[in-house]
Parts: sequence; structure tokens; C-alpha cells
Amino acid sequence: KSDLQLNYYTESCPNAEEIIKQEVIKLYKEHGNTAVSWIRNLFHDCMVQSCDASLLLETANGIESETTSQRSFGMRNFKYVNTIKQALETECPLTVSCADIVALSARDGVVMLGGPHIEMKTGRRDSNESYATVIEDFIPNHNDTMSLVLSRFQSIGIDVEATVALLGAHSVGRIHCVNIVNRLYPTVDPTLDPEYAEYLKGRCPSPDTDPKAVQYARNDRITPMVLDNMYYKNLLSHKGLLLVDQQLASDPTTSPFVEKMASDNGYFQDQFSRALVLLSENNPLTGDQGEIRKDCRYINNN
Ligand code: HEM
Ligand SMILES: [Ca+2]
Ligand SMILES: [Ca+2]
Repeated sequence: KSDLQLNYYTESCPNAEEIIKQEVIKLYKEHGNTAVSWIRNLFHDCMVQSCDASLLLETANGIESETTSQRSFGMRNFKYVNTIKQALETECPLTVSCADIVALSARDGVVMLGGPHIEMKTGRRDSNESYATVIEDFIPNHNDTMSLVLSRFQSIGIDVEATVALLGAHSVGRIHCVNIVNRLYPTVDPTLDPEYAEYLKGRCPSPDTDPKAVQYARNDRITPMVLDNMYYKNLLSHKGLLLVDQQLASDPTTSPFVEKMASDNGYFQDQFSRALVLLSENNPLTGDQGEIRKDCRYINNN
């Protein structure tokens, strides 16, 4: 279906995948949460139009960065994408796309966080544009209905079971209070475990969140840095943080998958792998479309 292929860089840059992996490992040892960021990057890049590194463009030269959107709130570690890119530029200048860095760093980040090894195709090229103005048509909001969420994923070919698996990424990382307080104040959402709500109120003591304040709660209090099925167990005990998380367990379309994933980490891993590949192959630029950026933050000057 897509023109991507396994080991696309075998001839042009044989060490490309190994270099990315080594950089991801090195960065993880210095800043563990980089691995978390690579997974969220894949979602925010691939979901919006194409897996084309449009997410990584900074505001410059008439381009408005997608990271300025409210939907990108909390995203971090972008500067370390450049660390990976520089290692590749040293080895093979202008050869490995930023879009493939997004895909492969997510794949390698999953492994660092105890998830499965996922085979991924390469050969994606980088966009010449950003889609800052249309992000909200692709990335759901934290309080959207489950039917809207499912239709967003469905529209890029991701089925219900795969969508449930992808949300399992919320088994790692953090959520800032601004995305939680609507479930705590003025009254606690009755679908939230009362003791857990008290804990969350401790993390987020005021309904008026200053977006600049760095108050947040960990997505998964029990295994915060392991990409595992604890997320689904948490949902079944009413400890989902976002409204969309909790709805996954209550909506009859998705709840059977939540129960199955909660009881079987191997099944979760298989579905997560399948789903991440689907997401990573959304509408790539290939052949002579787009370009290979020299610096992931800017389009090349032609
Ligand atoms: C309905 C779909 C989704 C919604 C509404 C959503 C929303 C959010 C929100 C609001 C945050 C917290 C931002 C903050 O306050 O700092 C977050 C964090 C995160 N999301 Fe999602 N998300 C969705 C799906 C996904 C998917 C499919 C993935 C990856 C496969 C993903 C990966 C992550 C990760 C890893 C974090 C933690 C980031 C960090 O700690 O730096 N999310 N998400
Ligand atoms: Ca994109
Ligand atoms: Ca976990």
C-alpha cells in the first residue's frame, strides 16, 4: 500500500537505524523522559496529515509551528531530536529524513520503556509545510467524546482495537493539571475513584491552573516509566486521568478491548505494535515528494 520499505537505508546509510538506536539509548540514560516524548511525537506528527516531520518545524520563514497549537501543550525534548539528526548528518549528510527519525526514535523509545520491539519500514520524506491551522481536525481533545475520538482514528485507517491499544501510551509520562482540573473542581467526577481523586487534588490543589506552573500528575502512578498494560488496569479501577482515558473503559465499543488488554500484557503489546505501525505509515511522502531536511527545525533553503 505505501511505498515505504524495510531497511530503506541499507545502501545509502547502512548504519542509520543503529545510530538512531544508540542515540535514543544515550539520551534515555541522560534524560529518561526523552523516550516518552518520542512516542508522543509519533502520534502528533503522523496523525496530522502525514508522517512527515511537519511537527518538528519551528516558526520561521512564513511557517507557523504546529507546536504552538494548544493540542501540543506539554510536549518536550524537541531539542534532542537535533542531537539524533546531527549524529546522522555526520555519518551520511542529507540522507536520513526527520520523518524517519520520528518513526524510529518512537520505536526505540518503546523498547527503552519495556515495550515490544516493533519492525518498521522507512523511506519517509520531510514536508515543506506545517499544518498548524488544521491540527484540531486531527488530534482529539482530552474531553472529546469516544465516538469523535474513534472517528478521528478511523479516518486514517486505525480500527477500534488499535485505537484502544494506542491510548496505552498513557501508561507512561505525565499530564498537567490544566487537563485534569475539570474532573476535580467544583465537584469530583463521580466516575473517578474517590481516593484517587484526593491524591489528584493534592497534585493539583487549585482549579485555576496557571499554564506556566509545572504542576502535573503522572499518567500511571504504579509503573510510570514502563509501557505496559497497567494503564488498562488503572482504567478498570477508575483511575484514568483524562476524560477520554476513562471513557475507554465505559464505552461499550471499547470496553471489551480494555478488559482484554488489562488481563493480558502480551495481547496489549501485539496490538500496540500493530497499531503503531499503522500510525507510522499514515500517508507518507515518498519518491521525489518533499525533501530530506538538513535541520529538522527548518525546511531547506533552495
Ligand atoms: C484521544 C487521543 C489522545 C488524547 C486526547 C491525548 C491527550 C493527551 C494529553 C492532554 C496529554 C498531556 C499533556 C500535558 O498536560 O502535558 C497527553 C500526554 C501524552 N500522550 Fe496522549 N493523547 C491521545 C492519544 C495518544 C496517543 C495515540 C499516543 C501515542 C501513541 C499518546 C502519547 C502520549 C504520551 C507519551 C504522553 C506523555 C507525554 C509526556 O510525559 O511528555 N497519546 N496526551
Ligand atoms: Ca505530520
Ligand atoms: Ca505503566
